[in-house]
Amino acid sequence: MTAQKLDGTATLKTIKAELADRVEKLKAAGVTPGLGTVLVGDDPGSRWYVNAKHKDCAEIGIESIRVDLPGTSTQEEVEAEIGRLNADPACTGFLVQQPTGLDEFALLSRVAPEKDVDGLHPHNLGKLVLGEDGPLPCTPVGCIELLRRHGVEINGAEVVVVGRGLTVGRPLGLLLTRRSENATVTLCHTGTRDLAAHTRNADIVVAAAGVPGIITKDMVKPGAALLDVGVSRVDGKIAGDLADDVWDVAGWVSPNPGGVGPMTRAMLLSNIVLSAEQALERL
Ligand SMILES: Nc1nc2c(c(=O)[nH]1)N[C@@H](CN(C=O)c1ccc(C(=O)N[C@@H](CCC(=O)O)C(=O)O)cc1)CN2
Repeated sequence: MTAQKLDGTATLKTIKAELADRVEKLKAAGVTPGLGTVLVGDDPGSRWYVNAKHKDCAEIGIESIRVDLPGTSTQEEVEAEIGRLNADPACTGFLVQQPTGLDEFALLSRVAPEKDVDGLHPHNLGKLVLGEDGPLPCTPVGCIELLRRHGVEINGAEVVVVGRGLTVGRPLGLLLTRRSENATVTLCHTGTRDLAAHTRNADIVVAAAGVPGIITKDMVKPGAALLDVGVSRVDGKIAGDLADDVWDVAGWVSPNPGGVGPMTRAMLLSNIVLSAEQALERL
């Protein structure tokens, strides 16, 4: 058996086309969505992500405000830029590209919650815990959207999430256990004694450990859906958490690259449009 591809690149394209219509309506109503980004330092990966985000925005008519700061920037300097973006009416939503090497919780806390298009502000994470509406973190909601748009059943599924990080594992557990998703979630991490015992029972595995090839064929239930969120660099190339042989057993696999990464960008665009629509309602 060869698994079917959970194609993030194609899904990003579809979502862009859907959002372009909403951007046009916003502009006609007098609000131009504008994405602000704060990039600290010159990490080539982070620069690539920020460039890609602005390119996506340009394609669907969203304006860009770019703040690129040297790696020597202090916490206070970055916080001052965040303050400027909070006050800038042309910037309807913004994010601080991670990692910054600074106190990221403090940086995130400075972002005005209504401009938090990453959905990572403590206020918005609190809303997620409470089940209230708010911007959702892009990678976790991108995983769910990728499954949905490929017809993978989430309702009632046994899901194993590998990794308990704040940007993926933890919020994903919260999202999947909402009534609207209705999955049963096991959150595995470095303290999990027998990872394979959990993954072998799972209908869906989301691997966000950042350990290349940690999920192998023998750990997968036949027909399961596997999402690869891990990003490591091996010999200059992206290496995901899924070993190549999982394609022989699984029913669905998200490739890496080409799976969850583009979905992170799609959900960012969706959050930008939503925050501009909410800004219009407040006018
Ligand atoms: N403020 C944030 N920082 C970071 C986030 C985030 O959601 N918000 N997530 C990651 C990086 N990230 C977005 O910023 C991101 C990761 C991957 C991709 C992507 O499209 N990847 C491509 C391959 C890219 C390559 O060749 O290097 C793919 O998977 O096909 C986009 C965005 C950490 N920081």
